[in-house]
Amino acid sequence: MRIEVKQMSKTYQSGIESVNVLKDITFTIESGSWMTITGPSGSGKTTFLRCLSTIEKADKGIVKIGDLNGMNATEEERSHFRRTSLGYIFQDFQLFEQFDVLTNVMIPLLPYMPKQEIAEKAKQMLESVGLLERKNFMPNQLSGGEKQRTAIARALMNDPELLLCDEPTGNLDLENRDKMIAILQQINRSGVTVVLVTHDPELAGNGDIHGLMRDGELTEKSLEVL
Ligand SMILES: Nc1ncnc2c1ncn2[C@@H]1O[C@H](COP(=O)(O)OP(=O)(O)OP(=O)(O)O)[C@@H](O)[C@H]1O
Repeated sequence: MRIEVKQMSKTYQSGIESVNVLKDITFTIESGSWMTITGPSGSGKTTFLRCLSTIEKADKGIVKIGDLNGMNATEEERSHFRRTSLGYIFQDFQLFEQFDVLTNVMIPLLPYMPKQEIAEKAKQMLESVGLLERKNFMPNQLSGGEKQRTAIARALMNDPELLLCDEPTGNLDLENRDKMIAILQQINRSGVTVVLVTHDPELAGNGDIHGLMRDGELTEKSLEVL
């Protein structure tokens, strides 16, 4: 899925104060490529991902995500895009503590497909991230790396064309981080466009394009300066 962003800006209103979080961002991410974004805390990285996800809407600019016009699309079109084409791995996993691993992975598709079919697919996804044997565990019985892999399995349930990842290796030990990187590389090789935000220097070395977010401005940088 190709992404084209031109002069994208976003301002949050907080009481009487307005914060210009994204400033005139212009970027193209070709279909099947991988963009890694680094930058200081609070610089706007998560907000950028949220705008690409269509969860959030930019105030100004052109935002094309595949065939979707992110600025003009209706809420129905945006939610259809999220359901059919988008995988999003959140910074804090966002697992449902009251449900086991298998159910957590099944949740996004539950309203749309027969339950048995979803369960089969969820098991395949768990197998692909090496977690099938944990399918009946509750989230509080999982390690950080296992929670994160559950979140990946869930994000892949709808065979997304675009995968957005917010700090996917945050708080992982080296072994789990390497597993995570290998899984993301495999997903990207299968043709999925990846946009990833990270503070992890090892992970930041991956990708075709490297963006640096500073104070709401996104610029491309070469790997040598990483
Ligand atoms: N809903 C909101 N209302 C007001 N301000 C917000 C909102 N969401 C984010 N911000 C502000 O926007 C700025 C950018 O936040 P964002 O989460 O995009 O940064 P980030 O680069 O992802 O940071 P981190 O690396 O710490 O996750 C911050 O100053 C934050 O306080």
